[in-house]
Amino acid sequence: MEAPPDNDVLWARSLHFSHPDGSPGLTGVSLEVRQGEIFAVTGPRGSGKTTLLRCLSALVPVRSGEVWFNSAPVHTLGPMARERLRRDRFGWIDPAPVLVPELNVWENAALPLMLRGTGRRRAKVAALEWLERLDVGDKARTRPRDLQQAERQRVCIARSLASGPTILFADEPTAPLHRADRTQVLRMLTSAARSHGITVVLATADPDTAALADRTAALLDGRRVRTVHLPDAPETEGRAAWSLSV
Ligand SMILES: Nc1ncnc2c1ncn2[C@@H]1O[C@H](COP(=O)(O)OP(=O)(O)OP(=O)(O)O)[C@@H](O)[C@H]1O
Repeated sequence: MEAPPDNDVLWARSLHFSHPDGSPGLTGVSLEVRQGEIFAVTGPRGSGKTTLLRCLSALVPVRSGEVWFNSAPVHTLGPMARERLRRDRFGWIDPAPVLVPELNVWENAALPLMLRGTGRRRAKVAALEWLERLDVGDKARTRPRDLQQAERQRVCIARSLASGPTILFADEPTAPLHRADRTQVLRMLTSAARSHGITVVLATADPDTAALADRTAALLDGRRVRTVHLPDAPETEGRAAWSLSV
């Protein structure tokens, strides 16, 4: 087992993954993500983007293949070590906002830092800074149930950045936002990541989102393909609207 090159923060070789019902999720996917870049995983619905992000971020173990984070062989780690890695080094944004209903907005945004042992006061300062940048600073004392869906997602994005992850995995992060908000929030996310040296691995079926990335990897049916041509209009989404070259 040989460690990947130094400038790759994430390195995956021949990943195979099967879903619990036995259906194939990934078939022989390899990729390299460089330190500090915005890397987009693209492909139509059901192509395996979420599954790939889950494997790369150590949320689920791969059936075979290798995933390296810097010089750590993630594919050899047990459940506890994978959980620690995710808590300490990785951030995650889901397509739908998930917040703790009993906590207010700033407490939600500060939670990953506090779970890592950061004091409440410092965690609050970091959370408030990112909430301001995401234009939800005025909601800091509000409970999630009193926010609009788009505001909840902004809180989730602030939470993911406040903890200063080495890699931020973002699965369709602007899906719940209004179309007009998407570009602004995405630009904010990518420029914040760049200015803080955070590597972003982004799953998206949206060509405008993919265009913000430094590099992309295209998936189809759980395999890497050379290119997929993303549909221009949302109503054309789906397998029929895609063309590919393998
Ligand atoms: N837990 C599961 N059990 C069985 N099949 C699953 C499971 N999760 C996902 N799949 C299937 O695996 C394939 C890939 O799903 P995945 O969510 O990774 O794709 P995706 O590209 O992220 O799609 P989307 O854009 O719709 O989220 C799909 O056909 C999906 O139905």
